[in-house]
Amino acid sequence: MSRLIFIGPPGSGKGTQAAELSKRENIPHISTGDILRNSVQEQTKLGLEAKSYMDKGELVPDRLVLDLVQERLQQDDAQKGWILDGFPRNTLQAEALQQMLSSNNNDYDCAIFLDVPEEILVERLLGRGRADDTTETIRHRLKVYNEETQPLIQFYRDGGKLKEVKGDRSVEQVTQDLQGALAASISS
Ligand SMILES: Nc1ncnc2c1ncn2[C@@H]1O[C@H](COP(=O)(O)OP(=O)(O)OP(=O)(O)O)[C@@H](O)[C@H]1O
Ligand SMILES: Nc1ncnc2c1ncn2[C@@H]1O[C@H](COP(=O)(O)O)[C@@H](O)[C@H]1O
Repeated sequence: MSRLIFIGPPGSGKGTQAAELSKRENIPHISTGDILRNSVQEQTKLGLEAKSYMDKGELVPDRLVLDLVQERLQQDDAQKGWILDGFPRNTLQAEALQQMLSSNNNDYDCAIFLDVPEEILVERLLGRGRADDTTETIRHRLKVYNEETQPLIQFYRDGGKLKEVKGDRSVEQVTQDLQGALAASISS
């Protein structure tokens, strides 16, 4: 399992689990949110364009995100595998990823959906306290997730490589369930 896609609402634990798996599997954890936040901090052209969308909890325009992902997947450390966290975020991005991969004769191995009830997400995000973790922005990010990203669960289910993991347990329990789900998909 070396090309993995994490899907889940804000606060479902994608970043937490992807970081752990990245260490264990020695493959890069590619978080579009982290890359965009670094760009904002460094005031690059990308960061300056992305900031107003991120502050409001809107999706950054697809063309910006697709360029950054394409570039990132071409880097040396991503040739043996990767874990995508926060991308794709809508159907256009999911289809563009398929094209990027197939043009290199590649494919993803598994998409993982971390399922967590909304009231737990809000509590976790308010506790995390990132700049976009305010009550109003969280509500908006959840709305954007439900409208734009949630349909990808069916997209990946149709692809036959979706694993659903309950994310409303301890970090350690989720890690263990995830390991089990990935091991089962290798042996099946
Ligand atoms: N299983 C868990 N139980 C309790 N808290 C958790 C769990 N997993 C993650 N958290 C905490 O919840 C918060 C959100 O987790 P994380 O940043 O991994 O989510 P995310 O899905 O990457 O969110 P986003 O999409 O907003 O970046 C963090 O403060 C993290 O420490
Ligand atoms: N794939 C993405 N498409 C559009 N916008 C994105 C994408 N990934 C991240 N963003 C923007 O960054 C913030 C934070 O993302 P997290 O994944 O929650 O760290 C998000 O609200 C978008 O504005």
